Amino acid sequence: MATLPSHGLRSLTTARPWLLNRRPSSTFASLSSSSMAEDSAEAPQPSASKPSKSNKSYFPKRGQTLELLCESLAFKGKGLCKVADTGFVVMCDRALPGERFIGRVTRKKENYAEVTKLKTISPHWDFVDAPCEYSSYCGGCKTQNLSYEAQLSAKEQQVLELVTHVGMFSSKELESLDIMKPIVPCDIQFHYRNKMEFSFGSHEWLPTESLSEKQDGNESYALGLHAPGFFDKVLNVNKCLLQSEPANMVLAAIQDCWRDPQLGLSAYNVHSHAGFLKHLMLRTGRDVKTGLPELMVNFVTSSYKPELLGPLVDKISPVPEVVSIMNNVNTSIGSTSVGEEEYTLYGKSTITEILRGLTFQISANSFFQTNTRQAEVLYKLIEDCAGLRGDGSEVVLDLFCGTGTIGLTLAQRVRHVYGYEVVAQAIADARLNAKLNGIHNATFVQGDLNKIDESFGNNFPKPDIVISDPNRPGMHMKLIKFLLKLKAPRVVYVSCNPATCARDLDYLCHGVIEKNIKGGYRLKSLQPVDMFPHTPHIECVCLLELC
Ligand SMILES: C[S@@+](CC[C@H](N)C(=O)[O-])C[C@H]1O[C@@H](n2cnc3c(N)ncnc32)[C@H](O)[C@@H]1O
Repeated sequence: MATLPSHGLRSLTTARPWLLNRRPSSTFASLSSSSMAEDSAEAPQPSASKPSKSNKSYFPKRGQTLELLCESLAFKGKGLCKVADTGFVVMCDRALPGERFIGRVTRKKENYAEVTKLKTISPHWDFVDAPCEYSSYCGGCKTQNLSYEAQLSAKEQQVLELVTHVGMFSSKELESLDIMKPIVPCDIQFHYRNKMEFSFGSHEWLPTESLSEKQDGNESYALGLHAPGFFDKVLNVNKCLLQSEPANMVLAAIQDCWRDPQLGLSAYNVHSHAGFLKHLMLRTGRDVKTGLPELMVNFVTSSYKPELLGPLVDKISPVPEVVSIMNNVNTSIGSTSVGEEEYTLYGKSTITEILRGLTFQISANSFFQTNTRQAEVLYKLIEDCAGLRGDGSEVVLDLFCGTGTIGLTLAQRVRHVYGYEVVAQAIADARLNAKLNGIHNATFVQGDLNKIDESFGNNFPKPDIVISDPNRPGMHMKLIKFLLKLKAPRVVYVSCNPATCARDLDYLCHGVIEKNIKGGYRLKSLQPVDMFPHTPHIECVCLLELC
């Protein structure tokens, strides 16, 4: 038997009143398991409750203003609101539970509408002052002025809604069998991100109330985060409370000088494709010997002109934590930060980080969990779910292994780890990380898990434990079918998208009737984890056991 996860952390909702007192109708009521496409692993989309008799004919017009009450947070952290007397559902970014406000309809969907908030009439229940000056319009944090406890309970409720309405598990079984665990909070709510990517913009985006401050020339260049939903609008940011203090020192030093016309630097324009500076990526790791922070600064530029970056390098290299300054050159017109060529401008080309006692080497473009501190907690939960015997006899299959971090942290206690991942560079990093930590019982293979065929599984022995950690679209039907045929005794499903997680749990446990596929697993535990406070993101660790 696998050990059920324990984390020894505070339980926020001991009584979980929402488990007993749930609303009868739900935003997720019409999310059906059939929303899974055979050929693409798409996320189930939000859709509003079916209009009741009284609201059947009601549909607001685009541009119409409405008085609304936000009931809860739903998909992507949007506020789920109802139009008074009609029950009609609208979704609104940055509307918070209990808030009464005036909104304008911006978009009509099949059976709900999207609105923009114009004016708050009365604030939400758990209002706190947001410490960040950009919080009301930055695309990064959306719920900074909702108390952290309220953020956690909203996330927990969202997972429960999805697992009941998409996953088709009854709230009764989730409760009576103690399947659904209380969300694990993040013990630090700021400065938790080890990686931030800022964009350079040729025109600073300003919220409507600040438009009078509009400037011209280099003064209008911006370096910061994108306005919500816009790839071409950059909000200038001098400090981000989610990243480390040394990273903020570097950001401030760059902001201090990069617009100086004498430096001849220009921001890349995503429309005209002219300009030099595209992105600034700041990654914080740790010196393995001293445990002190070490910083990588990565300039992504549209061409290779190191002489132009020289003054910036001179300005930031004296910051004691800066150990690496890189230049990724990306000549494509896309907005990706991965360059076709990479140059080291100062110091070393990688930084290090320690996770569950192992050392990981991180290059500018390698994937690494972005909240290191909470990744320790997450990986401990995964290990607890894996329920390893520890006698070195078991085989682990690590699907969507990235740079191999999960598998490698388990490798010392098992016979062999087999990791699969689509990104070739991540596989190279995984092999390097294995070597760096003296691990010889891990094999990492590059491959697309959406395109597996009958031969998948021929190259590794039947695993005792499968870890599956897909990105947001979840698992492809081909992989679901493979797992149901493989019949590994235990599957640990790690998810960063509770909607696709709920769908895949449904498939693995209940099968897919319309495709004549029988389920084969029992959900033993579902543990939400908050990796990213103030954002809508929710991580879940689920343990499934073969029936
Ligand atoms: C959420 S990350 C998990 C990474 C890793 N397990 C960790 O904890 O660091 C998901 C990984 O799945 C990989 N991936 C996405 N689609 C894939 C596919 N079709 N086949 C294989 N790997 C894929 C991504 O490149 C990414 O590394």
